[in-house]
Amino acid sequence: MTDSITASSGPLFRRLAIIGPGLIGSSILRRARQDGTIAARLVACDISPDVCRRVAELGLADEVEQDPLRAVADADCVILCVPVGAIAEVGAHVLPAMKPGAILSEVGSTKLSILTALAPALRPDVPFVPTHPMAGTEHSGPDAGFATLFDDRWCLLTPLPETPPAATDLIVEMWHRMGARTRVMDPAHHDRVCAIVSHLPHLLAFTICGTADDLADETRSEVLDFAASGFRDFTRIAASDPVMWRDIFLNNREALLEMLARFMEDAQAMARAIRWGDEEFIVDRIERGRHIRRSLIENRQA
Ligand SMILES: NC(=O)C1=CN([C@@H]2O[C@H](COP(=O)(O)OP(=O)(O)OC[C@H]3O[C@@H](n4cnc5c(N)ncnc54)[C@H](O)[C@@H]3O)[C@@H](O)[C@H]2O)C=CC1
Ligand SMILES: O=C(O)C(=O)Cc1ccc(O)cc1
Repeated sequence: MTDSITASSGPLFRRLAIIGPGLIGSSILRRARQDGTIAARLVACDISPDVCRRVAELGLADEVEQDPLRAVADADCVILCVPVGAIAEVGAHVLPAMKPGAILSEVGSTKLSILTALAPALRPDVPFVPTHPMAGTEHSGPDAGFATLFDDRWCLLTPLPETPPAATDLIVEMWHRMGARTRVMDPAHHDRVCAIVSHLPHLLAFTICGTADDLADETRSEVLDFAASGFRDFTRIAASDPVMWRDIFLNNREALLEMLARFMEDAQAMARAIRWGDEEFIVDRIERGRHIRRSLIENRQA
C-alpha cells in the first residue's frame, strides 16, 4: 500500500464509474455504497436502458448515465464490468474522455486477449490495472449482485510493466475494502490458471448437460427425477450466461484447449483403469480429489 492510502484518509476515489452494472458491477456498487470508504460518489452506466432503469430503481448509484463518455468524464476510477468480448471496445471508446491521472480497470475473466486488443488505445497518463475477482454465481444482471460477494475471495491483478505501482496499490486497496484477498500475477499465467480452475469446469458442465440432453426422452426425464446426485452440481454451473461464457472460451482459446487436451488424456487413463480393473489407480485419483476438496475447505474457498 502507498503511504498516501490509509484507512483514515477518507474514500479512495472521489467519483467511481462502473460500466456494466450486472452481477459483478452491481456487487461493487453495493459494497461501495455500504462501505463508504471506497468512493464518495458512484456512477453507473449500461448499454441496456432496462439495466439503467433497474439500477436507478435499486438505488445502487448516485448517478445513472446512458452515455459512457459522460459517465467517465470526471471519474477518478473507471471499472469496466462488461462481457470479455466488449471490454477492449468499451475501453477504447471511453479512454479519450477520461481525465489525466484517472485509473482504468476491468474485471474480465480472461486477460491476454483484452490486453492485446486494448493496447493501442492505452494512454500513458491513464494507468490501466486489469483485475479478476474469483467470485461469482451462475446469475447475471443488477438484481443478482450482493455486497458480500467478494468476501474472502481472491482477486487477481495483472498490471502492465508500465502501470505505476501507486495505481496498482490503490486498486489492491479497493479490493481489500471489498473484502477480497489479492494476488498480482502475469496475464499469461492468469489465463492458464483460470483455464484449469474455472473455464474447463464450465466447459465440462455445459458438455455433460448437453450429453444428458441428447439421450432419449425417457432417460432425460429420469435425469431430472434423480438429479439429487453429482449431476445437480453440474447443472448449477451450466445455468451460467451464454454470452459471457462464449466470450471467455473464445478469448482464452489456447490455454483452454491445452487444459482440455490434458483432461482428455487423464480421462482416458481413468477409462483404461476401469476397463482393466486397476483398483490402485482409481483409488489414487479419487484420493487426490478428496485432498483438493479438503484444502479448499481449509482455505475457506469451498
Ligand atoms: N459472473 C461471474 O461470476 C464473474 C464474471 N466476471 C467477469 O465480469 C464481467 C461481467 O460479468 P457479469 O457481471 O457476470 O455480467 P452481467 O451480464 O451480469 O453484466 C454485464 C453488463 O454489461 C452490460 N454491457 C454489455 N455490453 C456493454 C457495453 N458495450 N457497454 C455498456 N454496458 C454493456 C450488460 O448490459 C450487463 O448489464 C465479465 O467480463 C465476466 O467475464 C468475473 C468474475 C466472475
Ligand atoms: O459460479 C461459479 O461457480 C463461478 O465459477 C463464478 C465465476 C465465473 C467466472 C469467473 O471468472 C469467476 C467466477
